[in-house]
Amino acid sequence: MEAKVSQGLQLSRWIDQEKIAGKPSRSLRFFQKCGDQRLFRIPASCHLLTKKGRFHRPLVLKVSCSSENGSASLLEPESFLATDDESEIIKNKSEEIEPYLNGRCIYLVGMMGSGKTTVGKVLSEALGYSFYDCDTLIEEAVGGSTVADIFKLYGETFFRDNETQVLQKLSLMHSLVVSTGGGAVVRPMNWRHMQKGISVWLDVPLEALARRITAVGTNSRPLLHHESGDAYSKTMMRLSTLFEERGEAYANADVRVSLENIAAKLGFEDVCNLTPTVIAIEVLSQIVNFLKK
Ligand SMILES: Nc1ncnc2c1ncn2[C@@H]1O[C@H](COP(=O)(O)OP(=O)(O)OP(=O)(O)O)[C@@H](O)[C@H]1O
Ligand SMILES: O=C(O)C1=C[C@@H](O)[C@@H](O)[C@H](O)C1
Repeated sequence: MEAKVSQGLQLSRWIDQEKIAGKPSRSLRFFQKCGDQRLFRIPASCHLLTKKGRFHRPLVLKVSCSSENGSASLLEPESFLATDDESEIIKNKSEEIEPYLNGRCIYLVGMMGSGKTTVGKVLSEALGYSFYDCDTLIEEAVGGSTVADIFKLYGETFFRDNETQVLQKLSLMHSLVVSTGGGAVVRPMNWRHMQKGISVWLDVPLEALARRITAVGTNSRPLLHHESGDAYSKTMMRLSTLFEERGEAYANADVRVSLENIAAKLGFEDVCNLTPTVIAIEVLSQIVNFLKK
């Protein structure tokens, strides 16, 4: 099954913290038996605590469908939109970081599907930076072929050479957020280019990556692509192998943003409840801490 059930409900009401005070996990749970006898768990996003006080998040109900293969769980696109509170916080964080960052580029590194593109766009907008996706630049450099075709027609080494060239060009520029390819971290030369700016590792649990990637399919990701078999398990297996090879390389980044840590801090059980804006806010906070050292 290439794409699994993923369904979301966005309720336009706000949770008041007092109404859930005393709930140990700060999350609401609803259980419901479905027609096909699978249990759907619906977590509810609640409030976030900040130095300035607390702010409320809209109640986002998301249906995750559990099955023997893991559970499909993606935020609906409308859940990617920032709330007013999130927008204010990211604006304040961006203003705080500006003098420290001083136009230095931000390079997002991480496994395929870790959200480098999605979070990168939010960051670039908040900072007034330009956004570049290395994969897209490589595709353009190779005359519009897709990453999958470049791998098929010319091989991985050709792709990696182009990736290094693209990073080299980007390293001469300022005020960019760059979403790097998942494998850019394996070449030491690429790090030399990225060291001109700040590198940030988006560390996302493999099972969450497998769920995201399974939901959209593996056609555009040649290193994960498979023709047959259970999509989730195959993707999970390949991601695990890649991560064993690359885990240490990702850890070279200046800053590590762990979605598990953010979820634990905010009282969410599932990292899939974290919106790109919440993740981007954490990225900025961690960069400020790094630059203030
Ligand atoms: N915070 C999030 N919550 C849920 N889904 C997300 C989140 N961020 C990204 N996604 C989804 O995960 C998938 C991969 O995201 P994205 O393309 O941003 O990752 P990437 O790191 O740039 O991937 P790649 O390196 O493979 O290009 C997309 O379908 C995107 O919508
Ligand atoms: O993890 C990887 O090696 C890759 C990730 C993608 O972003 C692309 O750069 C390409 O599919 C290779």
